[in-house]
Amino acid sequence: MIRVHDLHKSFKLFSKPADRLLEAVTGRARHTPHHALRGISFEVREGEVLGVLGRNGAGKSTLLKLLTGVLVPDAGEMHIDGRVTGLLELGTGFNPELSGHDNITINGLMVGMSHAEIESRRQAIIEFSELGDYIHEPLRTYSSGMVMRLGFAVAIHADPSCFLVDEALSVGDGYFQQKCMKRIRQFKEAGGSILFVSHDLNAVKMLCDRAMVLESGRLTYDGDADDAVNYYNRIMARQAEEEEGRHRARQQGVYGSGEAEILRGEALGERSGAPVLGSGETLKVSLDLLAHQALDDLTLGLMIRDRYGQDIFGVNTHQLGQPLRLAAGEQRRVSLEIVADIAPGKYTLTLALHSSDHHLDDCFWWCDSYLQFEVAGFADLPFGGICRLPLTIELDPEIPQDATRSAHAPVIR
Ligand SMILES: Nc1ncnc2c1ncn2[C@@H]1O[C@H](COP(=O)(O)OP(=O)(O)OP(=O)(O)O)[C@@H](O)[C@H]1O
Repeated sequence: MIRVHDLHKSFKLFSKPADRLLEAVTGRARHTPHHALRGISFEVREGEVLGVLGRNGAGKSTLLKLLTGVLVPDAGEMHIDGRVTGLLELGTGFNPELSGHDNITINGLMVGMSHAEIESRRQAIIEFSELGDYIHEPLRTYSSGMVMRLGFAVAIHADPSCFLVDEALSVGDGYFQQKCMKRIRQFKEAGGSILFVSHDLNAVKMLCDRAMVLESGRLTYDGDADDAVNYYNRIMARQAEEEEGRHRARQQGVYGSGEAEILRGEALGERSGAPVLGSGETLKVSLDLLAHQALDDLTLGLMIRDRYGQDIFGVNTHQLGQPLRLAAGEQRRVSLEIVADIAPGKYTLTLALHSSDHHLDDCFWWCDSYLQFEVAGFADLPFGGICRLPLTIELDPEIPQDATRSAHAPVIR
């Protein structure tokens, strides 16, 4: 159980290093305070995973450092039952000159283990980290993934009641990340509390019971993980719009002969109302088209691509038997609904306006990655692979005794 009430933390920012010294000597303030956390209150119950979302600099790592005692709060209360350990910023609590073996001792003591506890768990830590003979080499020779392996192994073997996971987990390779996630789930099932800081929205949806959103050091959302992800995405979308100017951003990569164009568009989940939706949820795409001259045979085409640029699904109105017809100067809204039965991940939507079935004769307008959306978690039953194919499964009535062995079944002698 973690209970945090009205937590504040600020840092002193000095415009030049000498000001720090001058302030210490003269006692006159020469810094400007930077409020990293402002009045944060929340609880994490036993067996609960709380996700923490926020943009870079929102205060997530500061919060975790306060909980582990790496930093001291300016004000507020923290109540933690039992030991807190976790995977913080890479290398926290390690000495690069010492071997992995000796760093287990240092790090173990730092997270509150006794010498006896460290000795009894050392072998298990080494085995979990899978560092082999590297355990006797100095830490400075390790890759970031190897440091992360050791950090995670010590933290999870320290018998914590609360486990904190920062982005550091993401430097591990896929295999080790999965191994860590499995261990985290076991920890949760055994009643442990977890704070999970991640920019991986899918992981937050899959793992967390609840999530909170930090904005410039303030807690602006605390609730259901799916809703928190949607809220966070709306903030991100708003900020992206303000910072870049949506229109300008979209015009990049546009080409075509210009007889027609897409003026505006959005792709939102039917339930989420945001460009993040669960797999199986309907993606509603709405596009405003403008024809600069009369077009009798206008085709709207789309292609969904995954983050590797792989084509996932493409179709056009001609193939669907619904060619469009627009008068000169006419503006029309086209709405599409696609059941997003595709795997969790980030996708782009490339759009085109052309004539007939393809864009090779007349391409009026084309924009790569005009819209983006993310599939996070499953709105329905989960599946593996890149997409869900329609499938039915039926259990036949009992098979007669003499037909139970197939003609192709291997004969075991
Ligand atoms: N030691 C420090 N001295 C001065 N400012 C700091 C210090 N540590 C953090 N900050 C500032 O406090 C704010 C919160 O930082 P923090 O690292 O907690 O953000 P974050 O949400 O974890 O970001 P990210 O997603 O980039 O890891 C930032 O503005 C950061 O620059």
